[in-house]
Amino acid sequence: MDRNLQKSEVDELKQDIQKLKDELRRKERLLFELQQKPLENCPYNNIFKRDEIVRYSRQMIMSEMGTDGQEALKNSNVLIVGIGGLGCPAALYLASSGVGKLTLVDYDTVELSNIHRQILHSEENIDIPKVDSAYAKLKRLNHNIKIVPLRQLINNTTVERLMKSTKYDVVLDCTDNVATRYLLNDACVLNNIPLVSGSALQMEGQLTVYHYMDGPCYRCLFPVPPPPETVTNCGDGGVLGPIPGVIGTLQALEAIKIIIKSEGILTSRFLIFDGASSTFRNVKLRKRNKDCEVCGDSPTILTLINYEQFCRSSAHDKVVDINIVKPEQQVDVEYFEKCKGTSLVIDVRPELEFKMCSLPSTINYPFTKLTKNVGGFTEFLKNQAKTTENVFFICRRGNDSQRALNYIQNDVIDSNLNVYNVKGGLRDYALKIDSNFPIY
Ligand SMILES: Nc1ncnc2c1ncn2[C@@H]1O[C@H](COP(=O)(O)OP(=O)(O)OP(=O)(O)O)[C@@H](O)[C@H]1O
Repeated sequence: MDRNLQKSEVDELKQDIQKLKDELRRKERLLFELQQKPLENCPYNNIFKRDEIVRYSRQMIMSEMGTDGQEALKNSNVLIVGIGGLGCPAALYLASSGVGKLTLVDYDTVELSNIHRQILHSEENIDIPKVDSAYAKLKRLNHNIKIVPLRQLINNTTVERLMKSTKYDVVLDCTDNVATRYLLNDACVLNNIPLVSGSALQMEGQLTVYHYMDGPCYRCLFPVPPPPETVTNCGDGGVLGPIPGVIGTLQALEAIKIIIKSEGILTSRFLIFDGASSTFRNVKLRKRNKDCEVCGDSPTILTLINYEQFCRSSAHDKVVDINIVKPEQQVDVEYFEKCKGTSLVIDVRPELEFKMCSLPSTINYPFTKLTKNVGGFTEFLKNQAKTTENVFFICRRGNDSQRALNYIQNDVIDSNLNVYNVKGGLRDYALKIDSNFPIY
């Protein structure tokens, strides 16, 4: 190659490669399906094939399941949104129990930091779409069922398309963000489908079934979204792998119970699992709220709304920090790299994260500690900065460091200190300056 490629040419080539990879995976799936031996009819049963009777025998001989329950599973349609920590175990148990058609939706690809809990994905799947990795594993587990992997973001358009094309018996919300929770809730209420909702963070997990019989929906319990700054996901707060394992497994259990019309469905109740003390608690929930905007007696939400905006414009949203960081105080990682040797660098991540990996010659002053004693921090800063005028604040993605600057801005205004926020934080540093720094 005797010339430098333009960025647009590189992008085009990348897109072509992606298309070829997608096509290859589609063909591999097709080949796999064609290579499977069709099930042989059983002369002793006209609903199930011989292999199905053997495969499901341990659950079919239970009075709770029986042949009627197994047949209901065989004819059922289940949608799982999110093939991460919760979706993986849920999909495993639903596929192995003989759900007839399992639709898997996720837009993301597998990352190394996923696989400690997202048990359908393994090392060789890194960078491939989660739905493809899940499809391959589940098909090997049970090739008799239909699995539809959809690599897409669930939004108003995609969810409507999905629900128009198929009548789902149950939907599993295995995602990790509030906007998608409201979207799936409203879509399920509008299409009259029960929703099994799970969540897991750190050592705790929660589970309930929304919109089942006369039970509440998510909106009945949470008419207003929580303030965005109070919502933590696994990426920020961490999670122990078995916690989503337990909750995802219980989501599969509730879905099976709904399909086979069992007693004891987890509606109007919240199950809280505390992994630290190994205890389960049941919290009674109120019934459906008759004034609920979507499932109440006179609903005002009759079609899907703008969920991102709804979650941003919640009542609490108005208390977010006012940004007083000046544009010239926002610097990129390249500038930071040039100056860091002669400057003071304050890493505001929690102590544990700093201990996990940190840039040499940086000082750790966690953001939470700073907000509790701003005065004490500015004293510390002025003492530390006796030999330099430039102070860089850095964190994982550049958010807490910017908020730290906001906190101390007025206190350092009279000093001769120049304070900067490193945009994109250590993540950008790893991507643009030194790939040896772990992205987590
Ligand atoms: N609107 C959506 N449409 C499709 N998939 C979604 C949507 N929202 C979230 N998800 C998926 O839900 C899954 C949630 O998984 P999980 O909570 O284990 O976290 P993660 O996003 O994979 O990882 P981490 O938080 O560690 O980066 C993710 O795979 C994510 O891509």
